[in-house]
Amino acid sequence: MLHKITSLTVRDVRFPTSLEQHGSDAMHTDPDYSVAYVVLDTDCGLKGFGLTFTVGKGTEIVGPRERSDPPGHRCRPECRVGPVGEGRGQGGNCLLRHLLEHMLKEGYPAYTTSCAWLGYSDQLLKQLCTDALKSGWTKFKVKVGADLEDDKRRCRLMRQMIGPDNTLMIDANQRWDVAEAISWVSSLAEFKPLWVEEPTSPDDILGHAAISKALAPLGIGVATGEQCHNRVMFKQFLQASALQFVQIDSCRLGSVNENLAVLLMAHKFQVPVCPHAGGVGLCELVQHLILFDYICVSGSLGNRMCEYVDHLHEHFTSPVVIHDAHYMPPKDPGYSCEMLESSVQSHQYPEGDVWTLIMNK
Ligand SMILES: C[C@H](O)[C@@H](O)[C@@H](O)[C@H](O)C(=O)O
Ligand SMILES: [Mg+2]
Repeated sequence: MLHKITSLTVRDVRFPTSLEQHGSDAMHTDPDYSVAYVVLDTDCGLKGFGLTFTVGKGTEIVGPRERSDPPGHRCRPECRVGPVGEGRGQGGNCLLRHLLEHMLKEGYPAYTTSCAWLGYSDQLLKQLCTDALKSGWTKFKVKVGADLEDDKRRCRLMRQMIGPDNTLMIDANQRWDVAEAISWVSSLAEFKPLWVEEPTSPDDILGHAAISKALAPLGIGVATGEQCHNRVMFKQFLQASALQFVQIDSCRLGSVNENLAVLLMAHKFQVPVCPHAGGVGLCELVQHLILFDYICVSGSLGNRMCEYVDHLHEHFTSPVVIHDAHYMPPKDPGYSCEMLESSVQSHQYPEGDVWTLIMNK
């Protein structure tokens, strides 16, 4: 029986993360983590929830689009995916079961970004690293790109805190041009980062290829994708050997299907997928995609990990569960993006309590 969507609401929900510099980087110095939050009502009582992440003002752009886009606009017909795993033989089923059991027991490996936002003091960075190491974290990302001497000091501090064997990544959030990226990252090579993320304009595929080529002898890969908006861009990044780590973003790519296309292409090129997450709800969403990647596409954890950022999970009805620096598979049905109504109301912009209080200060 067909059911009808009876209403669609879009709400502008913002969290004042800039007050404590959470989420800050070389490009976004004062982000307020936010979402355009969509709820669909139907004539049978079912509800649908969806969100897209922005750093504040961006919600004014995506909010109206969510309201007015015809459904076909984002989900192009050729993106449709058939039932996965259909027609597999017994061997396939055993393998799937084994991979699923592995996930249920161990979870999917994660790294943390929330120790080293650009606006954090050295003291806070040290404290957060100490806490994270105690909770089992072994992979850490640090923001760079505003000032080279500052970066050297912070990377040195990070290395001292995490030791030589744990993994360090650096993220420049598009701050440099190609030549600058190569020389800046070469100066940070002594800290042995696994990757440099978004070294330059996220649309500059050949620029990323040049950076990848120059940094390969230093053992530093290029990671990008959080601003990559469709599968064709990813195809060209892969074809040009312009990245060594694919960072899909559950909201930047339009629809789950577009994300699946990228997972399949990355597998074909044998490039690991290490999704971008954090923001508001991105960890909740992307955990489904990494499980799909492991169980149905790559079957491998080699060089793979998913970003984790430790903010704002308490506003979701089914927040992610992290155990020993691993994402544990979600047990509730759905795509984990329903928010608590009380959180939505108090953070709605600009009329929610949280914002009226800030504005009247
Ligand atoms: C503004 C945001 O916090 C970004 O800095 C963040 O998404 C980042 O690039 C990341 O890789 O987590
Ligand atoms: Mg990033």
